Amino acid sequence: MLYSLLMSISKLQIQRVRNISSINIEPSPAINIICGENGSGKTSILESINILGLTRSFRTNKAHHVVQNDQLASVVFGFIDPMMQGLKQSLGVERPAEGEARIRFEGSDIGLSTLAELIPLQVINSDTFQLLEGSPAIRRQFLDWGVFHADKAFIQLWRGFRRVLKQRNTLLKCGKIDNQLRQVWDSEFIAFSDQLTRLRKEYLSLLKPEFDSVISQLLEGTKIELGFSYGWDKKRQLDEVLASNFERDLRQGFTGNGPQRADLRLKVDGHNAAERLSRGQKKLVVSALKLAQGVLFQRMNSRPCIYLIDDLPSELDQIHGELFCKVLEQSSNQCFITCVDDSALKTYWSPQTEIATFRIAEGSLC
Ligand SMILES: Nc1ncnc2c1ncn2[C@@H]1O[C@H](COP(=O)(O)OP(=O)(O)OP(=O)(O)O)[C@@H](O)[C@H]1O
Repeated sequence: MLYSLLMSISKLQIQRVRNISSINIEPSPAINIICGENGSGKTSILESINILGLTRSFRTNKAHHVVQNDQLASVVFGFIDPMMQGLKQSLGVERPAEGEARIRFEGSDIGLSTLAELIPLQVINSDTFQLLEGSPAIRRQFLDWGVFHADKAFIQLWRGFRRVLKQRNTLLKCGKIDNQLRQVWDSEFIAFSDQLTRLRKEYLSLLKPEFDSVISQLLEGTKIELGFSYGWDKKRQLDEVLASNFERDLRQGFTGNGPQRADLRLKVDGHNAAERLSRGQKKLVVSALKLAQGVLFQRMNSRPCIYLIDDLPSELDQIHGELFCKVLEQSSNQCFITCVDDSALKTYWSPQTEIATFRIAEGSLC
């Protein structure tokens, strides 16, 4: 694997993130292992990369928790090569404890959606279990990450749909909608719904074979079915569903059917996977979803993702830990992996894989 040709973060500077005052890292384009004791700052490094890619933490919505105590702002800076042209382009994110983040790319301010395209991030941590155990909103978010990166039309469609849904719900809530006005709003609602649902279905039909392939490597012999629920009974037309549920929507004050209720269904032997699988099996299934998304992203965009994997060894026995690492190293993703003790983990890779190990203690490299 010619990692040097692949998109990656080639330099990383982290300032004032949690217990990290200042750290400079030159990561490997392939596998980066970050190890240290509990509370040493491992996850804070992953969190910093997440800030670089999305301006926010994956642990909290409140920036003041991330910004180091008594400081005004965190800063994360890196060199990246988003279009894989062999360049080192500068990207910096300043995340103040209060207020908006500032994003600078090659000396110019850029917006959040441009940033999200520059660094396609995938996080695998204890929250990833929510893909199986959590609410449909989490699975929709997962699905829509893929659709966002697969189709440029998605973001406008999604914004348009949110606007119409909000308007319809406001009218329902204050009861200012009769059957005639409903039909006017529903025609726009249905037009957005059809297009959104078509994009989600198309994306899922591409994701399924990739997921099957990854899961067959990680959990041999376990057949996991991935299904899609539109957000309404797919045997019926949405206009008919909206019309027949209008009285109920009026009573509840919101729209009960539509793409805002879509969901992914994961089943094993015909049963809900969340109810049947062990903790370790769940970790492999949710990781397979994220890894499959990375494979598909790379196929569609000719560039890999960056994976942030918090505490890879937890829940996995040695055999499955090794299998997981094999899948990771076969991909051309840049991976940042944390663990408390790397003695087992460091034996899982083939000698050709470029591995960088960083040891951290009390917020500093050692
Ligand atoms: N705003 C803050 N300012 C300073 N220190 C903070 C702040 N928020 C958290 N901390 C400290 O920073 C450290 C963050 O550790 P982090 O969560 O990155 O640890 P970790 O190495 O991933 O640990 P574990 O193995 O337990 O998951 C902790 O010691 C925590 O108490």
